[in-house]
Amino acid sequence: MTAAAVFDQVVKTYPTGLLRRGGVPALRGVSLTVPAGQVFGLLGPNRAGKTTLIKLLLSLCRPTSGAVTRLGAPLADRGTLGRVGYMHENHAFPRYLSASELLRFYGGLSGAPAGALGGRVAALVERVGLADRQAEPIARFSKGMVQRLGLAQALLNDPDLLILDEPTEGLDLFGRQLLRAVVRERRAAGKTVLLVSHVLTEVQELCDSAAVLVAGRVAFTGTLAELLRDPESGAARTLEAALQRLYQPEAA
Ligand SMILES: Nc1ncnc2c1ncn2[C@@H]1O[C@H](COP(=O)(O)OP(=O)(O)OP(=O)(O)O)[C@@H](O)[C@H]1O
Repeated sequence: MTAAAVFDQVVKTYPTGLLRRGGVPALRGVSLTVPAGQVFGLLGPNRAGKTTLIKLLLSLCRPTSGAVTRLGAPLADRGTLGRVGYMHENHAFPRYLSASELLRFYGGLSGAPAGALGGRVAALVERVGLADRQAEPIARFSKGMVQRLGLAQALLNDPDLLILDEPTEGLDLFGRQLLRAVVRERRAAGKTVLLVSHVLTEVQELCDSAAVLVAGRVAFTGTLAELLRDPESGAARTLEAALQRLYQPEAA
């Protein structure tokens, strides 16, 4: 398989109004490919449509028109959802559960065999640095600890496609180092990571390729090296300069 996800002319309009006749256009004909085995950055200013694109990949909504392929199959094939992991910036886990209880619960939901689950949970709490706190209720966790738990939850099924939505929000220096290490491990294992982030150093350090969405359209898609090259002069540019140009083409 060469693509973890393919978006082909995808339009998504959210219906609005009492009779649902109005509509908010979120994606306006998006075509892009997330190559398998890479770290792929999804960038764009607020309201660009990044979350909508992720919701489509997670089968949380359907395209108004166009087609999406997830891990080689159309979205309607729900079987591929079990091979996706998802970590987002604001987890709201049941606060009365302990970290290991929560992971066993989610692991059970994801269909992991009960025999293998204990070992997997133990390895994951160790990997995210929560082994010594795994028996405590989540209510006592700091935001960074909840983020670490969110990462462990997203890795439970050893996903072929890991979606990280602003994953370093709330993480301290060590948490950020951990996240970067995990992303590199996934790539080394041949897995795909889709990273949504506004932290440019992180994007530059981790991503092999990227797409930039602006107002529901693809403003750029290609390798990071291509993104960092000025298309007119061919000279190297910073990621910030590249994005500034793409986000506000009229001001460039
Ligand atoms: N459920 C919804 N109903 C109506 N409009 C929506 C809904 N979800 C998103 N939108 C609109 O769709 C557009 C794209 O939103 P989306 O959340 O996908 O962007 P985003 O790039 O993730 O933004 P941000 O960086 O601010 O999180 C925005 O105009 C937003 O207001």
